[in-house]
Amino acid sequence: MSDPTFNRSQLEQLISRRFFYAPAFAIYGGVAGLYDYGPTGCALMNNIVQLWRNHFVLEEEMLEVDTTVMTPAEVLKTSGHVEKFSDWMCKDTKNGEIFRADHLIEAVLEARLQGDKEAKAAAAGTQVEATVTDPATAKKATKKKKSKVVVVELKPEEKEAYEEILAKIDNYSGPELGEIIQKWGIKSPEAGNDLTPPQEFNLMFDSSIGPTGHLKGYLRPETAQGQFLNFKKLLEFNNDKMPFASASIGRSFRNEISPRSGLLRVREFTMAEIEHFVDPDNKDHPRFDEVKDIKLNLLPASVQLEGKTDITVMTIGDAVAQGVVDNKTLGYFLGRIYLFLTKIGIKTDKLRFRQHMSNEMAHYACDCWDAEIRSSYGWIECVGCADRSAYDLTVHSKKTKEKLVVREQLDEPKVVNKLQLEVNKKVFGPKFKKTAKAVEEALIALSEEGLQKLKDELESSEKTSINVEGQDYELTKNEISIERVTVTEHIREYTPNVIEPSFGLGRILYSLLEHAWWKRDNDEDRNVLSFPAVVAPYKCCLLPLSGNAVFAPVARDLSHQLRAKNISTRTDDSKASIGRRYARNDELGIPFSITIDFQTVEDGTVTLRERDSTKQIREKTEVILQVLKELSEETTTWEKVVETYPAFNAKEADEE
Ligand SMILES: Nc1ncnc2c1ncn2[C@@H]1O[C@H](COP(=O)(O)OP(=O)(O)OP(=O)(O)O)[C@@H](O)[C@H]1O
Repeated sequence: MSDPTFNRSQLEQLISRRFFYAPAFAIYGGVAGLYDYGPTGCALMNNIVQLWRNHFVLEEEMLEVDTTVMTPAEVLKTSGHVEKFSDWMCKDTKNGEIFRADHLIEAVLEARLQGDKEAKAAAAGTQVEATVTDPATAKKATKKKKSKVVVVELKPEEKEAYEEILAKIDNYSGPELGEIIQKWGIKSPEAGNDLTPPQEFNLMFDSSIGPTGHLKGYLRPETAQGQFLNFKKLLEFNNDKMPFASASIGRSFRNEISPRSGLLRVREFTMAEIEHFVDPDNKDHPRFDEVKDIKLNLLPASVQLEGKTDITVMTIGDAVAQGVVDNKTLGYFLGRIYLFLTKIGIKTDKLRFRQHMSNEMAHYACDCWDAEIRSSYGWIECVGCADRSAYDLTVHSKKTKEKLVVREQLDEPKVVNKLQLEVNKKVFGPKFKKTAKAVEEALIALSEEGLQKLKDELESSEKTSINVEGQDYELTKNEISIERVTVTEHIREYTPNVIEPSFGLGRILYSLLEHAWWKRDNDEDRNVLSFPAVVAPYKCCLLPLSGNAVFAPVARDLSHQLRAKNISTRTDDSKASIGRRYARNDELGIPFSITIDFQTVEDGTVTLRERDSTKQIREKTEVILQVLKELSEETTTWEKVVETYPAFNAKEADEE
């Protein structure tokens, strides 16, 4: 259940009033799914990014890269995005309105379940809590335009079926979504018209590179590919040592079908991604013990497949030991993601890790968990964490013939029995002419099983063939021989597997705004955003008591000292009362305020007010600056500060 007192439109007004972000191109009417960040939003985002860098890149000595957004089509064909990076959409058959099929089903069924609850509550003469359903979507999901949902009691089997569909919503194929739409009479929500069967829609924005228009390109839909393509250089940079991780922070683009949830679904957004390259035969992590006792809210695939959404609370150590999470490296990253999100202020009871079901997971992945954050929009994936196996490096290597492997000196030489391919160059070249190189490379790239198949065919029918870019090339014993040999190997060569935590920073920022927001004394007009100091857009607000000229030089001097200590500060010397200015800066989430008053001019003391408690201390400026430095870097807490310095309540000041 969501908090029934939560009023999203009030939060949205605050976001707009304090310019955290706003629809882009607004004076031209705006474009769905595109947003601009204002000064507070930029500062908040920059702090999240900086913390992400400290928490992951610096802490783990990751290798950061900044790769291009514009990507040649060939790369994204190889990675599978051109063929498969799509969602299912359906159209209103009469007015042409477009919906993302799974989202439409979700909104309609959630609204029907809510209607059922309301009908039952009305019959029993009781009240019902609001659901998490976005009121705007729910409204659209009903034919009755004015009420939030259609209040109808459902048959028990309908209710059960809807709950099961919702638990498995991410696991359906397009045709399955089409069957659900048919079976449960789902129509275009506002107009009530029939819908077309779901069709695939590729989410990439295409473009062309250069003036000829011959080189097709796409805006990248993720930063990952740039990291895979630089694997060889990165491994070399890392002195060929494994395991290691690369990281990248940058913009990605997705032409979302119908973006309607603010920052949660946009067409251009900042991603922060890690590609951790690991030995497929050893997915342990040297720092696993540091996270093994962290308890996570887990929603395993097996539970969802039963049509349920019950959470299991488990330590990471147990989850890996019991095989719920596939391996220690994946478990390690789930722990690190949890630590990062809670550090920036995401509430632990609104954070869960949901495992992908089999259809939902990419065919090459062996396990995948999403960190989902609860907001008024429901549970939303904010970080994906997948074990992508060796897929990406293998496909790029196959396509480019560049070896993307690790070569490791073995401590003990190993005697192995394997198939060896010999190419008879004298006849091979003349036979295949211009394609000889490509055919030879395809043969060299074959796995042991691939070679065995060719050998068997050569032995049984004197000929075999290999397919290169859609064309079959016949081979006989004249051109190639494949023999089983015993060799002593000193080097082990393997393609690393990749564990990929992938963060959408806009979704995290919005969720944080919801989690941080509350109203002081339940007063409609007293909004507070309780950001932790480390991410707060500004750490300190500098407030001269009034416009009296005696305060100006003190404020200038203090502001200079704050800058010198790297404490981001906003000076608010407007004419509003001090209480009103406190309230205004609470809305910006500024955790501390320094007030300069007449006593400051006399004895060099200032007051320091803490946002959430509104308590103050008064000390010499040097002391306050030092305390503030520690508070803003979170090396101390306000609770500790008030144990050392006498605090008094600032309530009266607030109401001045
Ligand atoms: N349209 C979007 N707007 C904002 N953030 C997004 C969007 N699409 C993806 N992200 C972010 O990027 C992260 C990694 O992307 P990923 O490809 O795993 O998402 P996804 O599974 O396609 O998301 P969804 O199923 O919600 O469309 C997500 O966890 C999310 O935080």
